[in-house]
Amino acid sequence: MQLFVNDLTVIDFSYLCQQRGIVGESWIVDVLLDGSLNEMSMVLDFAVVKKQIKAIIDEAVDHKLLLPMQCEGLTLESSSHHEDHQTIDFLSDIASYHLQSPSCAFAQLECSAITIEDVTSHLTQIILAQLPENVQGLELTLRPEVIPSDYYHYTHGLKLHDGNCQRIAHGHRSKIKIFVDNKRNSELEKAWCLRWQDIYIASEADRVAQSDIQLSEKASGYLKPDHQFFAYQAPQGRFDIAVQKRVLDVVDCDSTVELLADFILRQILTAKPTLKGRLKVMAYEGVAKGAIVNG
Ligand SMILES: Nc1nc2c(c(=O)[nH]1)N=C([C@H](O)[C@H](O)COP(=O)(O)OP(=O)(O)OP(=O)(O)O)CN2
Repeated sequence: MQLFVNDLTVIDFSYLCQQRGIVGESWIVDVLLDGSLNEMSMVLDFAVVKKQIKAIIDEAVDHKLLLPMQCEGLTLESSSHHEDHQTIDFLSDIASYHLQSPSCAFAQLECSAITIEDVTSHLTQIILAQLPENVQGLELTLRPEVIPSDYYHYTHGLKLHDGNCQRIAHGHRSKIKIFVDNKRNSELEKAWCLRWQDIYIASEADRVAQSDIQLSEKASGYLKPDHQFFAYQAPQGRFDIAVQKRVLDVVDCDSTVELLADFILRQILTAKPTLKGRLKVMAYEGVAKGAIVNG
C-alpha cells in the first residue's frame, strides 16, 4: 500500500556552490510511503507524516547552509571564539566567503556539489531510520517551484527572528511581481532578478569593522580589499560573515520580505520618480508567501 502527501513543506536554505558562490534555494517536498497497514489500518497517520517527517526535514536542512564536504574550496573548522560554533572559508570561482555560526546553522553532506539527488538521499536515509517498522519504503521528491517569469536567489539572516531565520546564511529562490498602473512590468522584474541573482543581502545596521569580525585564523590571509563584514548576536549564538562587494547588496533596513518589498519600491521610485503612486511590488520569500507594497 502506498500513501502520499504532496507539498509537505518547503525547504528554504542556502548552499555552497563552486561556480556560483552561496546560493539561496527553495525546494518543495512531496512524500510517498510504502508499507503495510498498522493497527489503525493506516500506513502512517497523516498527522505523523505532517508533523514528524516535516520536523525531521526541518532539523536536517531547513534554514541551514548546506556544505558539500568534498568540495575543494571549502574548509570547515571549529571556531576558536565560541564553543559549538564553526567557521567556514569558502573559495568559490566568483568570490570568497568567510563565516562563523553556531554549528546548528550548517548541514554537512558527503558530496562535492550540492544537488537535488544528494539532498534527497541524505534526507531519505535520515527519515527512514526514524519510521515505524510497517513502513518499508520512502520516496521523497524535492522540486523547485515552476516559475514562468524571472526569479532571484538570495541569502540573508534576520537577527531579530526568534526562530531559525536568524541564521546568517539561509536563503530562498523567489519570484517577484512588479506592477506599473496595475500591469506587470517584466523589464523592472528582470532588472531586479539580475541584481539579486545569487546575492547575499546584508543590513547596513549589521556592518562591523574588520577588527571586530570573528572568523577562522586563516581567513585574514584570504581577505580582499572589497570584503565587507557583518555580524550579530542572536538567541542561537554569534553570527559573522565576510562577503565580497560583487556578490553583496547592502540594504538600509532589515531583510524581512516586507522591508525588501519596500526597499525595491523605494529604489525604483528614486530612479523613476514619475512612477510615484503607480507602483505595486509583490515580493515573494520562497514559495507562495511574501509581501505587497504600493506607492
Ligand atoms: N512576516 C514575516 N515573517 C517571516 C519572515 C519575513 O520576512 N516576514 N521571514 C522569515 C524567515 O526569513 C524564513 O526563512 C521564512 O520562513 P518560513 O519558511 O515560513 O519558516 P518556517 O520554517 O517556520 O515555515 P515552514 O512552513 O515550516 O517552512 C520567517 N518569518
